[in-house]
Formats: sequence, structure tokens, C-alpha cells
Amino acid sequence: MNVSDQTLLLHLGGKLEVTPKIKIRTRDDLSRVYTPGVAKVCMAIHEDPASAFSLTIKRNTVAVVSDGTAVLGLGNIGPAAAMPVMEGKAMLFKELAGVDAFPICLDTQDPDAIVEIVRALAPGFGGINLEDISSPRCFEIERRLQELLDIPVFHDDQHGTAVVLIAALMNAAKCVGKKLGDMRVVVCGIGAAGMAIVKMLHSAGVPVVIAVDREGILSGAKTYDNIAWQWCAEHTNPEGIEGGLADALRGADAFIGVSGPGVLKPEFVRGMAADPIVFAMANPEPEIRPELLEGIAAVVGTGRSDYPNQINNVLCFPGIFRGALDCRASRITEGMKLAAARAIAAVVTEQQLNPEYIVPSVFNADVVESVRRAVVNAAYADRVARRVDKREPADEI
Ligand SMILES: NC(=O)c1ccc[n+]([C@@H]2O[C@H](COP(=O)([O-])OP(=O)(O)OC[C@H]3O[C@@H](n4cnc5c(N)ncnc54)[C@H](O)[C@@H]3O)[C@@H](O)[C@H]2O)c1
Ligand SMILES: O=C(O)C[C@H](O)C(=O)O
Ligand SMILES: [Mg+2]
Repeated sequence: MNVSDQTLLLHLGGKLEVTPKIKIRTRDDLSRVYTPGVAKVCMAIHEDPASAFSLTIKRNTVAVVSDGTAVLGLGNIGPAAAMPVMEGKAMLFKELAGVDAFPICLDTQDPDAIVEIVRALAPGFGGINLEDISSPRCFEIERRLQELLDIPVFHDDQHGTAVVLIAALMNAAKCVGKKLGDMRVVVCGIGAAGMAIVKMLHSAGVPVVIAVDREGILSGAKTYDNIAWQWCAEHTNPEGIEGGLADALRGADAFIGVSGPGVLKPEFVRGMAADPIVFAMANPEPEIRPELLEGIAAVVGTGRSDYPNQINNVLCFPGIFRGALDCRASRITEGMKLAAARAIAAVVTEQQLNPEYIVPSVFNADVVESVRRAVVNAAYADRVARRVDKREPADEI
């Protein structure tokens, strides 16, 4: 790596800073924002804890928490090396949705310690975005934290990815004239992202899902120590087929990769059903480079910004948290996630939809607002919204 590398230069000193909203010019200002005036505000919150949402930054803050165990597809590179990704996520939260997000990288890989630390730091936050925590530890960490906290705990690599994937699949299916309800879909890489994708494919009505990981097709004939793999063995692959990825893909309508680089070969795609859909979402290097699929696949997407159809959780997490914060949701429900997926898909109009444009651009300003509205409405419908105002809250972000 070169010291003049543009990307490294851009990161000198990090990508974020904290900026006060009020100027302190006089002694009067000082006694209001700080002691003695601030004491009155502290006591107001002490008497009515819910007022923390109106009197502190809690109404607009999200903690982006990682332990550095599954950073992009780079693996267990530790908390310090995870910081640039978490700073990047925090930037996107602010730039795209006005959310004040804090990158927090923890120097422990012990699930009990992570749960206790995040529980203890939650009072100043309106939401917790877990990021790049390896599976299967991530499932337990998320579940336990959501049980302990009354603010949304959302593991982005699971649910953000699944939401955007479902949006992409809805639109890709339209492009090739197929229905989700008739599809045969292969998911490769049953980790954080893969597990949530499999579950959401079920909720979206896909009848045949086949899950593949390093040991090949997950099958009910075997038992697995990994809880995600065991769940898939019991709930997917209804025909009980066995073998590797090539076997799984024979006759399949879609490949969804959230595994690692170079896993998919063009010849496997040639064995798929007519008009194959290939979503190679491993970052930074996908399961297959799109140029290898020219003339073979009907629709191709990756997680990267340098190819068409960027299927990346950045299309979801800013809007879903914007909506959750605006209605003060206590959690993020299945209904809110499906509403977000439909909203992302619907940003691409029938006229615009084509195999190279199935998901909106990250820069499309309609995405966050559409997701926000859909999520707020679903939160009220699912009775997890705690803001008294109805539906169109929080223009005063
Ligand atoms: N595009 C997006 O928005 C997006 C979102 C989340 C994750 N991802 C990417 O998806 C990948 C997985 O992320 P994760 O958070 O689920 O990680 P994870 O570590 O939780 O899971 C990865 C899974 O893939 C499996 N795997 C790895 N190599 C494999 C291979 N050669 N064949 C079959 N299975 C293999 C692993 O055994 C593991 O179960 C990463 O590359 C990540 O960057 C992309
Ligand atoms: O960070 C990204 O670009 C997407 C995703 O969260 C990942 O871990 O790959
Ligand atoms: Mg991630």
C-alpha cells in the first residue's frame, strides 16, 4: 500500500467529528448548557425517564457496535481494524438519514461481555445497530440484547441485507417474468446474512429454498452443531437433495451469495433454470465477477458500488433507523422489515425497471424517505411505536 493512495489519504484522522448544536458565547449560555442550569434538565429526566427522548440526543442516536469478528468478508480482523467500516456506516447514517451514529468497536469476543457492555451503554441511544459480528454468536447476542432493551437492536448484516435482497429479488423476478411464489432459490453462505435471508425468503413466500455452506447442501438427513445450519436443515431443502453448490443450482431460478470470493463458477450458472438471477453479495470480492456472467445470467447484482445493481444493506439501515427513531419504536418487527423491502423495490418504477436497474441508487433521495414512511406505518400497525403523534412525525429531526 502506498502512502499517497487516495483512499488511505482520505482516512487520515478518521472520517467523523462531534459538532455542538449550540454556540457557547456568554457566561449565561455556559450556565444553561452546563452547570448549574443543566441540573434542572437532569432532574426532569430523573422524574420522567421517557423525557430523555426529548431532552437529550437519544431521539436521534444509534450505536454502531462491532467486535471485529466478521468485518465485510475479511474475517476476524479485530476491533481496531473494524473502525473504518463502522466510521463509514456512521457517515452514511448522517449523510443519508440525519441520524447521529457512533462507531463503537469492542475489544472482546465474549458474547456475555458484549451483551453486558451494550446493555450498559444503551441509555444515550435510540437504537443499536450491530455490525460485522460473526455467526452463530451474532444470533444470541442480538436476541439477548433485544430482550434486555426497550430500543431497537438490529443486526445489520442479518436484517439489513435480507431486506435489500428481498427488494432486489422482487424486482428481478418482475424483469424475468417470474413470481416469488414459484421460485427455487439457492442461498450460499449460511452465516449472519444467509440465515436472515433464508428466513425472509420464507416470509416472502418462496416455496423452495436450498441452503449451502462449506459442507455442501444443508440437509435434514444430517445434524449440525451450528444452530443456523441446523435450522436450515430442518426448514429448507424440501426435496432432500444432497451434494455441493453445483447440485443445488441445477434448475434453480436464483443464486444468492453471502459467502466468500470466487465460490460461483459460470458453468454452475449454465445449469440453472432459464433466465437465471445471480446476486453475488460477498464484499469486497463477490462470489463471481459480473463480467464472467455476460450472456449467461439474466440479472446480476453485487454488493459493490462499481457495478450495476448494488445490493447493499446501505439501502436499508439509514431509512429503517430513521423510521424507528421518528416513531420511537421499541423494536424492529418482521412487518417493518417487509414494509421496508417493498418500499425499496417500489422506488424503481415499472418504466425504469430493467435487468441493469433493479434497485435504486444509494444516492436516490427517495429511498430513505420511502423506507422511513413504510417503517413508521408498520411500527404503528405492529404496536411498537411509542411516539404519541401519528404517522408523519419528526420533520424536526
Ligand atoms: N452486500 C451486502 O449488503 C452484504 C451484507 C452483509 C454481508 N455481506 C457479505 O456477505 C459475506 C458474509 O457475511 P456475513 O456477515 O453473513 O458473514 P458470516 O461470517 O456470518 O457468514 C459467512 C458464511 O459463509 C460461509 N462460507 C464462507 N466461504 C464459503 C464457501 N467457499 N462456500 C460456502 N460457504 C462459505 C461461512 O462458513 C459462513 O457460514 C461477507 O463477504 C460480507 O461482506 C454483504
Ligand atoms: O459494509 C458493507 O458494505 C455491507 C455489509 O455490511 C458487509 O459487511 O459487507
Ligand atoms: Mg457488515
